[in-house]
Amino acid sequence: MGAKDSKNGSDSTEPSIHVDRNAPHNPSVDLGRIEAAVREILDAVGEDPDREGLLETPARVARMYAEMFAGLKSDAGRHLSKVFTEDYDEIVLVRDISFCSMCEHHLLPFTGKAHIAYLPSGKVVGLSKLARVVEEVARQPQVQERLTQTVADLVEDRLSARGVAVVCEATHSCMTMRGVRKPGSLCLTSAMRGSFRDDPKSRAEVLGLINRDARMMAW
Ligand SMILES: Nc1nc2c(ncn2[C@@H]2O[C@H](COP(=O)(O)OP(=O)(O)OP(=O)(O)O)[C@@H](O)[C@H]2O)c(=O)[nH]1
Ligand SMILES: [Zn+2]
Repeated sequence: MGAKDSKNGSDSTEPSIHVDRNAPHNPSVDLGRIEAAVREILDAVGEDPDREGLLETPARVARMYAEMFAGLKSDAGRHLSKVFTEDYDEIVLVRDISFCSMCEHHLLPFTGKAHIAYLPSGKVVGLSKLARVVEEVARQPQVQERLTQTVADLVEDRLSARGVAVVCEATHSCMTMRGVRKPGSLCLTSAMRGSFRDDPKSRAEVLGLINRDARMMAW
């Protein structure tokens, strides 16, 4: 025990937790205040916040909000600062980036997929970074339209992309589990920039790739 790992020289007693150094963190979250507010809500709906099953609930909910709103104070564009010079000027598309955001009207989740395409101008970005941008922009009180536009603007701006297309499709819990109660309803939003906005052929090409039958892609 405690010996150096023969393969990588690390101390084998060190916990092997995976720390995501790129994960967003919102320093403004005040866990104590959220806990107090959740206790108050439980009380207000007629529950007993001191019954056994609810004792840890305020702290759990506080941690949940810290996680769901982790992207609020961060610059999601930072993920696009490291680029690679590539002589590639055709479409780059990352499809089916799952996301979970919180609608700012009801603080209920809306979940779905984002598809991001761009036309590089001499530089490309690591593919995971596009997903990281979505993840971070989603982790704040949102509406789907703003999420879609924010991602498109960041990619256009930070990569000097000649064209950007972002399409999001999501179901909104506030429309499915309460209120109008329409399970299965899907909201689609798109933000087109540069060539994808101005040139109908480019737009048709990128939408064709985004909509291409997923089964054809599973080679
Ligand atoms: N445009 C847009 N609307 C959203 C989004 N998420 C939730 N909403 C809508 O926000 C609206 C809020 O409407 P209000 O009339 O203020 O609230 P409400 O009385 O709870 O509305 P109902 O949901 O119709 O019961 C609702 O129509 C929601 O469906 C979103 O991402 N984009
Ligand atoms: Zn809502």
